[in-house]
Amino acid sequence: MLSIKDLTVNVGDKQILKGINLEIKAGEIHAIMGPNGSGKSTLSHVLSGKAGYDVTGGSVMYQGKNLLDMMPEIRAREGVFLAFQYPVEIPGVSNIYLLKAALNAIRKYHGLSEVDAMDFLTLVKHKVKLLEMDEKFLYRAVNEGFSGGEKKRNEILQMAILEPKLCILDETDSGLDIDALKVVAEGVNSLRSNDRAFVMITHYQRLLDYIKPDFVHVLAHGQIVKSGGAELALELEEKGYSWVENQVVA
Ligand SMILES: Nc1ncnc2c1ncn2[C@@H]1O[C@H](COP(=O)(O)OP(=O)(O)OP(=O)(O)O)[C@@H](O)[C@H]1O
Repeated sequence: MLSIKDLTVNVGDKQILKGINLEIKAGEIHAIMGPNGSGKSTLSHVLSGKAGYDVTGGSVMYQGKNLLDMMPEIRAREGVFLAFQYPVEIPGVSNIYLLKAALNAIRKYHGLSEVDAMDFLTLVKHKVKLLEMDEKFLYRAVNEGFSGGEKKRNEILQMAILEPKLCILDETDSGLDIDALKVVAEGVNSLRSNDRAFVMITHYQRLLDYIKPDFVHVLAHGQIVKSGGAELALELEEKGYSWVENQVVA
């Protein structure tokens, strides 16, 4: 589904990603861990097409197409979804309006007609219930005045409605209390499928207690310095990052 080869990325004059290689197949969950400032968010932003990141080398193929050639909105319509570390507030635009517009944009891109208003309402209410959100959040402006945890839950709601193929979760667990973490994890687990892949950026093993990754990668100094299975996250929790991070000289 996603093949990243020797990806190098600069922000201004500074090289942030120094040759990332990652192969992600449909059905897999990959966790990316690593110390602060190692380049995790940079990687997720580059995949989503955020401006300000200069790809200086390497390639990113998504479902056989060059992802880096696609405009951010095309990436979204092709099924790439980024749940932001800091979800943006959109004053004046209701949550339900945004969800419907986003879903219809994807449907139109794939040659489908607009979703029926009643069907959409049924779908959205079902997902809201699943994520244990109050329906009133649907009618509030997107993320405006939402608590940190409510914003993260709202990101998962968007994901549940849009049903992307590649879901990138950037520190979705930060700011969540333990109950919210479980709800969010259940939301993610309910979306697990053989034709969908997840990249989860996280600092803590805690999230991985609820969402079992197939692979764990450690990003340090802009490179993946170690990869392993779910047990690697436990080892990191116990030993910290220094024992792996020094395997590559910055
Ligand atoms: N717009 C920018 N201008 C200057 N430096 C930047 C910019 N964006 C990222 N960087 C730098 O790139 C490095 C990697 O940042 P990034 O946010 O990707 O790290 P991270 O691994 O996600 O960190 P954290 O765990 O703290 O969220 C940092 O040193 C950061 O200061």
